Amino acid sequence: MAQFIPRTFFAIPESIPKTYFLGHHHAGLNSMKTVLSNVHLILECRDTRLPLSTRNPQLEALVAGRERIIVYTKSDLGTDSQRSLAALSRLDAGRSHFWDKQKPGATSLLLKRIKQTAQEVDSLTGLRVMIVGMPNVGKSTLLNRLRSAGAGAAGKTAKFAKTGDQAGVTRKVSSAVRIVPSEGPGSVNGGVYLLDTPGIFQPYVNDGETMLKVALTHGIKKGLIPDKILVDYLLFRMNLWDTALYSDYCPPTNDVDEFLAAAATRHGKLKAGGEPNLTEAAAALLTRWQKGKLGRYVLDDISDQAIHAHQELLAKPELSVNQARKLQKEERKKERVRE
Ligand SMILES: Nc1nc2c(ncn2[C@@H]2O[C@H](COP(=O)(O)OP(=O)(O)OP(=O)(O)O)[C@@H](O)[C@H]2O)c(=O)[nH]1
Repeated sequence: MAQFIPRTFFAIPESIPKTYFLGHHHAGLNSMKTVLSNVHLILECRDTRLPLSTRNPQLEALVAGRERIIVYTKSDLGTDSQRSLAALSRLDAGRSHFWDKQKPGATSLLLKRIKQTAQEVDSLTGLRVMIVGMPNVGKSTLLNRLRSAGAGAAGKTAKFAKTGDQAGVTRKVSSAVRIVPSEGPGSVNGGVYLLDTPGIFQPYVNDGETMLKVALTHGIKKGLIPDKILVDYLLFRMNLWDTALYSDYCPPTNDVDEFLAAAATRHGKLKAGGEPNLTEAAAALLTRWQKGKLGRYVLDDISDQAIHAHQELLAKPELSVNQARKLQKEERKKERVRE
Protein backbone atom coordinates (compact mmCIF):
# COMPACT_ATOMS: atom_id res chain seq x y z
CA MET A 1 0.00 0.00 0.00
CA ALA A 2 1.27 3.51 -0.86
CA GLN A 3 2.58 5.51 2.10
CA PHE A 4 0.14 8.18 3.32
CA ILE A 5 1.42 11.75 2.89
CA PRO A 6 -0.48 14.36 4.94
CA ARG A 7 -1.14 17.85 3.61
CA THR A 8 1.46 20.31 4.81
CA PHE A 9 -0.66 23.34 3.96
CA PHE A 10 -4.32 24.15 4.55
CA ALA A 11 -5.85 26.53 2.02
CA ILE A 12 -7.92 28.97 4.10
CA PRO A 13 -11.14 29.78 2.23
CA GLU A 14 -11.58 33.46 1.34
CA SER A 15 -14.96 33.47 3.07
CA ILE A 16 -13.48 33.06 6.58
CA PRO A 17 -14.20 36.25 8.58
CA LYS A 18 -11.32 37.89 10.44
CA THR A 19 -13.37 39.61 13.08
CA TYR A 20 -16.04 38.89 15.64
CA PHE A 21 -15.93 42.13 17.61
CA LEU A 22 -19.58 42.76 18.45
CA GLY A 23 -21.47 45.68 19.95
CA HIS A 24 -21.58 44.11 23.42
CA HIS A 25 -17.80 43.52 23.29
CA HIS A 26 -17.25 47.23 22.76
CA ALA A 27 -19.76 48.14 25.50
CA GLY A 28 -18.25 45.50 27.82
CA LEU A 29 -14.75 46.95 27.42
CA ASN A 30 -16.06 50.41 28.30
CA SER A 31 -17.86 49.14 31.44
CA MET A 32 -14.73 47.27 32.48
CA LYS A 33 -12.77 50.51 32.22
CA THR A 34 -15.20 52.24 34.57
CA VAL A 35 -14.92 49.64 37.36
CA LEU A 36 -11.21 48.90 36.97
CA SER A 37 -10.04 51.49 39.49
CA ASN A 38 -11.72 49.46 42.28
CA VAL A 39 -10.21 46.15 41.16
CA HIS A 40 -7.17 44.67 42.97
CA LEU A 41 -6.59 41.46 41.02
CA ILE A 42 -7.27 40.25 37.47
CA LEU A 43 -7.91 36.61 36.57
CA GLU A 44 -7.18 36.51 32.86
CA CYS A 45 -8.61 33.34 31.33
CA ARG A 46 -7.18 31.72 28.21
CA ASP A 47 -8.24 28.41 26.70
CA THR A 48 -5.41 25.87 27.21
CA ARG A 49 -6.01 24.60 23.65
CA LEU A 50 -5.36 28.13 22.33
CA PRO A 51 -2.94 29.78 24.72
CA LEU A 52 -1.83 32.36 22.14
CA SER A 53 -4.99 32.80 20.05
CA THR A 54 -7.16 33.48 23.13
CA ARG A 55 -4.80 36.17 24.31
CA ASN A 56 -6.53 39.45 23.57
CA PRO A 57 -4.06 42.36 23.18
CA GLN A 58 -6.84 44.88 23.82
CA LEU A 59 -7.69 43.27 27.17
CA GLU A 60 -4.01 42.99 28.02
CA ALA A 61 -3.56 46.69 27.38
CA LEU A 62 -6.57 47.43 29.58
CA VAL A 63 -5.22 45.50 32.58
CA ALA A 64 -1.51 46.24 32.04
CA GLY A 65 0.43 46.91 35.25
CA ARG A 66 -2.19 45.26 37.47
CA GLU A 67 -1.74 42.21 39.67
CA ARG A 68 -2.73 39.33 37.41
CA ILE A 69 -3.05 35.55 37.39
CA ILE A 70 -3.28 33.87 33.98
CA VAL A 71 -5.76 31.01 34.25
CA TYR A 72 -5.42 28.39 31.51
CA THR A 73 -8.95 27.01 31.44
CA LYS A 74 -10.26 23.68 30.13
CA SER A 75 -6.89 22.09 30.76
CA ASP A 76 -8.62 18.70 30.63
CA LEU A 77 -8.98 19.29 26.86
CA GLY A 78 -5.49 20.67 26.29
CA THR A 79 -2.19 18.88 26.44
CA ASP A 80 -0.72 17.29 29.53
CA SER A 81 2.76 17.20 28.02
CA GLN A 82 5.19 18.59 30.60
CA ARG A 83 7.19 20.28 27.81
CA SER A 84 4.14 22.26 26.63
CA LEU A 85 3.07 23.18 30.16
CA ALA A 86 6.58 24.39 30.92
CA ALA A 87 6.59 26.52 27.72
CA LEU A 88 3.34 28.17 28.81
CA SER A 89 4.60 28.77 32.35
CA ARG A 90 7.64 30.52 30.88
CA LEU A 91 5.37 32.67 28.72
CA ASP A 92 3.70 34.10 31.81
CA ALA A 93 6.69 34.31 34.11
CA GLY A 94 5.21 32.04 36.78
CA ARG A 95 1.82 33.77 36.88
CA SER A 96 0.01 30.91 35.14
CA HIS A 97 -2.46 28.52 36.73
CA PHE A 98 -3.78 25.46 34.90
CA TRP A 99 -7.40 24.86 35.70
CA ASP A 100 -10.27 22.60 34.76
CA LYS A 101 -13.74 22.42 36.15
CA GLN A 102 -13.50 18.72 36.99
CA LYS A 103 -10.58 19.15 39.39
CA PRO A 104 -11.61 20.64 42.76
CA GLY A 105 -7.89 20.70 43.70
CA ALA A 106 -7.15 23.22 40.92
CA THR A 107 -9.94 25.48 42.22
CA SER A 108 -8.71 25.22 45.84
CA LEU A 109 -5.17 26.08 44.77
CA LEU A 110 -6.36 29.13 42.85
CA LEU A 111 -8.50 30.20 45.81
CA LYS A 112 -5.43 29.95 48.01
CA ARG A 113 -3.50 32.28 45.66
CA ILE A 114 -6.42 34.73 45.67
CA LYS A 115 -6.61 34.66 49.47
CA GLN A 116 -2.87 35.33 49.68
CA THR A 117 -3.38 38.46 47.58
CA ALA A 118 -6.31 39.44 49.82
CA GLN A 119 -4.05 39.20 52.87
CA GLU A 120 -1.39 41.30 51.17
CA VAL A 121 -3.88 43.95 50.04
CA ASP A 122 -5.63 43.84 53.43
CA SER A 123 -8.51 46.09 52.41
CA LEU A 124 -11.28 46.74 54.95
CA THR A 125 -13.84 46.55 52.16
CA GLY A 126 -12.43 43.32 50.76
CA LEU A 127 -10.47 42.23 47.69
CA ARG A 128 -12.08 42.88 44.28
CA VAL A 129 -11.18 40.41 41.55
CA MET A 130 -12.21 40.75 37.92
CA ILE A 131 -12.34 37.76 35.55
CA VAL A 132 -11.57 38.67 31.93
CA GLY A 133 -10.99 36.78 28.69
CA MET A 134 -12.20 35.95 25.20
CA PRO A 135 -15.73 34.54 24.65
CA ASN A 136 -16.50 31.01 25.89
CA VAL A 137 -13.14 30.38 27.55
CA GLY A 138 -14.92 29.38 30.78
CA LYS A 139 -15.00 32.59 32.87
CA SER A 140 -18.48 32.13 34.36
CA THR A 141 -17.80 28.46 35.10
CA LEU A 142 -14.67 29.51 36.97
CA LEU A 143 -16.61 32.09 38.97
CA ASN A 144 -19.22 29.50 39.97
CA ARG A 145 -16.55 26.98 41.04
CA LEU A 146 -14.62 29.58 43.07
CA ARG A 147 -17.82 30.70 44.76
CA SER A 148 -18.86 27.20 45.59
CA ALA A 149 -15.39 26.40 46.98
CA GLY A 150 -14.94 29.62 48.95
CA ALA A 151 -18.28 31.00 50.10
CA GLY A 152 -19.25 28.24 52.53
CA ALA A 153 -22.99 27.47 52.70
CA ALA A 154 -23.86 30.49 50.52
CA GLY A 155 -21.76 29.06 47.69
CA LYS A 156 -23.61 25.75 47.73
CA THR A 157 -26.84 27.42 46.57
CA ALA A 158 -27.72 27.73 42.87
CA LYS A 159 -24.87 28.80 40.61
CA PHE A 160 -24.48 32.54 40.32
CA ALA A 161 -23.40 33.04 36.71
CA LYS A 162 -25.12 31.57 33.67
CA THR A 163 -22.87 29.36 31.55
CA GLY A 164 -23.30 27.75 28.14
CA ASP A 165 -21.39 26.06 25.37
CA GLN A 166 -21.49 29.00 23.00
CA ALA A 167 -19.89 32.42 22.80
CA GLY A 168 -21.65 35.41 24.35
CA VAL A 169 -23.69 33.94 27.22
CA THR A 170 -22.47 36.74 29.52
CA ARG A 171 -23.26 40.13 27.97
CA LYS A 172 -22.55 42.58 30.81
CA VAL A 173 -20.14 43.14 33.66
CA SER A 174 -21.79 41.41 36.65
CA SER A 175 -22.34 42.85 40.08
CA ALA A 176 -19.70 41.80 42.62
CA VAL A 177 -20.32 38.34 44.06
CA ARG A 178 -18.76 37.38 47.37
CA ILE A 179 -16.68 34.24 47.00
CA VAL A 180 -14.93 34.32 50.40
CA PRO A 181 -16.49 35.76 53.57
CA SER A 182 -14.52 38.17 55.73
CA GLU A 183 -12.12 36.31 58.01
CA GLY A 184 -11.18 39.41 60.03
CA PRO A 185 -7.99 41.49 60.41
CA GLY A 186 -4.71 39.67 59.71
CA SER A 187 -6.53 37.20 57.50
CA VAL A 188 -8.85 37.79 54.53
CA ASN A 189 -10.16 41.08 55.81
CA GLY A 190 -13.46 42.24 54.28
CA GLY A 191 -13.87 39.09 52.11
CA VAL A 192 -13.21 38.48 48.42
CA TYR A 193 -15.56 39.70 45.68
CA LEU A 194 -15.55 38.56 42.06
CA LEU A 195 -16.79 40.39 38.99
CA ASP A 196 -17.70 38.37 35.88
CA THR A 197 -17.32 40.14 32.52
CA PRO A 198 -18.48 39.44 28.98
CA GLY A 199 -16.01 37.61 26.72
CA ILE A 200 -14.28 40.19 24.53
CA PHE A 201 -13.04 39.29 21.05
CA GLN A 202 -10.09 41.07 19.44
CA PRO A 203 -11.05 43.77 16.92
CA TYR A 204 -9.34 41.88 14.11
CA VAL A 205 -7.22 38.71 13.88
CA ASN A 206 -4.17 38.50 11.65
CA ASP A 207 -5.11 35.35 9.80
CA GLY A 208 -8.00 33.08 8.90
CA GLU A 209 -6.35 30.10 10.59
CA THR A 210 -6.77 31.76 14.00
CA MET A 211 -10.48 32.12 13.26
CA LEU A 212 -10.71 28.41 12.37
CA LYS A 213 -9.04 27.48 15.66
CA VAL A 214 -11.26 29.81 17.68
CA ALA A 215 -14.36 28.47 15.91
CA LEU A 216 -13.33 24.89 16.72
CA THR A 217 -13.32 25.82 20.41
CA HIS A 218 -16.65 27.73 20.13
CA GLY A 219 -15.13 31.17 20.67
CA ILE A 220 -17.34 32.58 17.91
CA LYS A 221 -20.99 31.93 17.09
CA LYS A 222 -21.72 28.43 15.85
CA GLY A 223 -22.47 28.37 12.11
CA LEU A 224 -20.38 31.43 11.24
CA ILE A 225 -17.88 29.05 9.63
CA PRO A 226 -19.44 25.98 7.96
CA ASP A 227 -18.93 22.74 9.92
CA LYS A 228 -17.42 21.00 6.90
CA ILE A 229 -14.57 23.53 6.70
CA LEU A 230 -13.92 23.08 10.43
CA VAL A 231 -13.86 19.28 10.09
CA ASP A 232 -11.51 19.58 7.12
CA TYR A 233 -9.15 21.76 9.17
CA LEU A 234 -9.35 19.30 12.07
CA LEU A 235 -8.54 16.44 9.69
CA PHE A 236 -5.56 18.42 8.39
CA ARG A 237 -4.30 18.90 11.96
CA MET A 238 -4.96 15.30 13.04
CA ASN A 239 -3.01 14.08 10.02
CA LEU A 240 -0.02 16.10 11.17
CA TRP A 241 -0.35 14.84 14.79
CA ASP A 242 -1.36 11.22 14.51
CA THR A 243 -3.70 9.53 12.04
CA ALA A 244 -4.48 6.93 14.74
CA LEU A 245 -6.72 9.58 16.35
CA TYR A 246 -9.42 8.67 13.81
CA SER A 247 -8.47 5.09 13.01
CA ASP A 248 -11.91 3.97 14.30
CA TYR A 249 -13.41 5.66 11.24
CA CYS A 250 -11.19 5.07 8.25
CA PRO A 251 -7.58 4.67 7.10
CA PRO A 252 -5.54 7.91 6.86
CA THR A 253 -7.00 10.30 4.32
CA ASN A 254 -6.76 13.92 3.19
CA ASP A 255 -10.27 13.78 1.74
CA VAL A 256 -12.84 15.37 4.05
CA ASP A 257 -15.78 13.76 2.22
CA GLU A 258 -14.28 10.31 2.70
CA PHE A 259 -13.69 11.07 6.40
CA LEU A 260 -17.24 12.40 6.86
CA ALA A 261 -18.79 9.43 5.07
CA ALA A 262 -16.86 7.02 7.33
CA ALA A 263 -17.93 8.96 10.45
CA ALA A 264 -21.56 8.98 9.24
CA THR A 265 -21.51 5.20 8.91
CA ARG A 266 -19.82 4.73 12.29
CA HIS A 267 -22.30 6.99 14.13
CA GLY A 268 -25.41 5.91 12.21
CA LYS A 269 -25.90 9.33 10.59
CA LEU A 270 -27.63 8.04 7.48
CA LYS A 271 -30.31 9.43 5.19
CA ALA A 272 -33.30 7.38 4.04
CA GLY A 273 -31.85 4.74 1.71
CA GLY A 274 -28.65 4.45 3.75
CA GLU A 275 -26.72 7.29 2.11
CA PRO A 276 -24.33 8.97 4.61
CA ASN A 277 -25.58 12.28 6.01
CA LEU A 278 -22.41 14.35 5.81
CA THR A 279 -23.94 17.41 7.50
CA GLU A 280 -24.96 15.44 10.59
CA ALA A 281 -21.65 13.59 10.58
CA ALA A 282 -19.76 16.91 10.59
CA ALA A 283 -21.80 18.19 13.56
CA ALA A 284 -21.26 14.90 15.45
CA LEU A 285 -17.50 14.99 14.83
CA LEU A 286 -17.21 18.58 16.08
CA THR A 287 -19.15 17.71 19.24
CA ARG A 288 -16.83 14.76 19.85
CA TRP A 289 -13.78 16.95 19.33
CA GLN A 290 -15.14 19.62 21.72
CA LYS A 291 -15.61 16.94 24.38
CA GLY A 292 -12.02 15.78 23.95
CA LYS A 293 -13.04 12.49 22.33
CA LEU A 294 -10.70 12.95 19.38
CA GLY A 295 -7.64 13.51 21.54
CA ARG A 296 -6.18 16.27 23.74
CA TYR A 297 -4.10 18.93 22.11
CA VAL A 298 -2.91 22.50 21.97
CA LEU A 299 -3.89 23.94 18.59
CA ASP A 300 -1.44 26.86 18.75
CA ASP A 301 2.20 26.35 17.98
CA ILE A 302 3.92 26.86 21.36
CA SER A 303 7.49 26.24 20.33
CA ASP A 304 9.89 28.80 21.80
CA GLN A 305 10.22 30.32 18.32
CA ALA A 306 6.44 30.71 17.84
CA ILE A 307 6.01 32.18 21.32
CA HIS A 308 8.79 34.66 20.60
CA ALA A 309 7.17 35.66 17.27
CA HIS A 310 3.83 36.08 19.03
CA GLN A 311 5.39 38.30 21.73
CA GLU A 312 6.97 40.46 19.02
CA LEU A 313 3.64 40.81 17.28
CA LEU A 314 1.97 41.85 20.53
CA ALA A 315 4.68 44.42 21.19
CA LYS A 316 4.50 45.78 17.64
CA PRO A 317 1.07 44.93 16.22
CA GLU A 318 0.73 44.95 12.44
CA LEU A 319 -2.38 47.09 12.90
CA SER A 320 -3.28 49.84 15.34
CA VAL A 321 -6.63 49.44 17.13
CA ASN A 322 -8.10 52.09 14.80
CA GLN A 323 -6.86 50.31 11.67
CA ALA A 324 -8.23 47.04 13.04
CA ARG A 325 -11.63 48.64 13.69
CA LYS A 326 -11.67 50.03 10.14
CA LEU A 327 -10.95 46.59 8.69
CA GLN A 328 -13.58 45.12 10.97
CA LYS A 329 -16.19 47.57 9.61
CA GLU A 330 -15.23 46.68 6.03
CA GLU A 331 -15.60 42.95 6.85
CA ARG A 332 -19.06 43.61 8.30
CA LYS A 333 -20.06 45.47 5.13
CA LYS A 334 -18.85 42.56 2.97
CA GLU A 335 -20.79 40.14 5.18
CA ARG A 336 -23.99 42.17 4.77
CA VAL A 337 -23.55 42.13 0.98
CA ARG A 338 -23.04 38.34 1.06
CA GLU A 339 -26.26 37.94 3.11
N1 LIG B 1 -14.26 20.42 29.37
C1 LIG B 1 -14.36 21.56 30.03
N2 LIG B 1 -15.35 22.42 29.73
C2 LIG B 1 -15.42 23.59 30.43
C3 LIG B 1 -14.49 23.93 31.44
N3 LIG B 1 -14.82 25.15 31.91
C4 LIG B 1 -15.90 25.56 31.23
N4 LIG B 1 -16.28 24.62 30.35
C5 LIG B 1 -17.41 24.68 29.39
O1 LIG B 1 -17.15 25.74 28.48
C6 LIG B 1 -18.38 26.36 28.09
C7 LIG B 1 -18.27 27.86 28.26
O2 LIG B 1 -18.20 28.18 29.64
P1 LIG B 1 -18.64 29.61 30.20
O3 LIG B 1 -18.24 29.61 31.63
O4 LIG B 1 -20.06 29.92 29.87
O5 LIG B 1 -17.69 30.56 29.34
P2 LIG B 1 -17.55 32.17 29.38
O6 LIG B 1 -16.12 32.49 29.20
O7 LIG B 1 -18.19 32.73 30.61
O8 LIG B 1 -18.37 32.57 28.07
P3 LIG B 1 -18.96 34.01 27.56
O9 LIG B 1 -20.33 34.12 28.10
O10 LIG B 1 -18.91 33.89 26.07
O11 LIG B 1 -18.03 35.09 28.05
C8 LIG B 1 -19.47 25.71 28.97
O12 LIG B 1 -20.12 24.71 28.21
C9 LIG B 1 -18.69 25.09 30.11
O13 LIG B 1 -19.33 23.96 30.69
C10 LIG B 1 -13.46 22.98 31.75
O14 LIG B 1 -12.61 23.16 32.61
N5 LIG B 1 -13.44 21.84 31.01
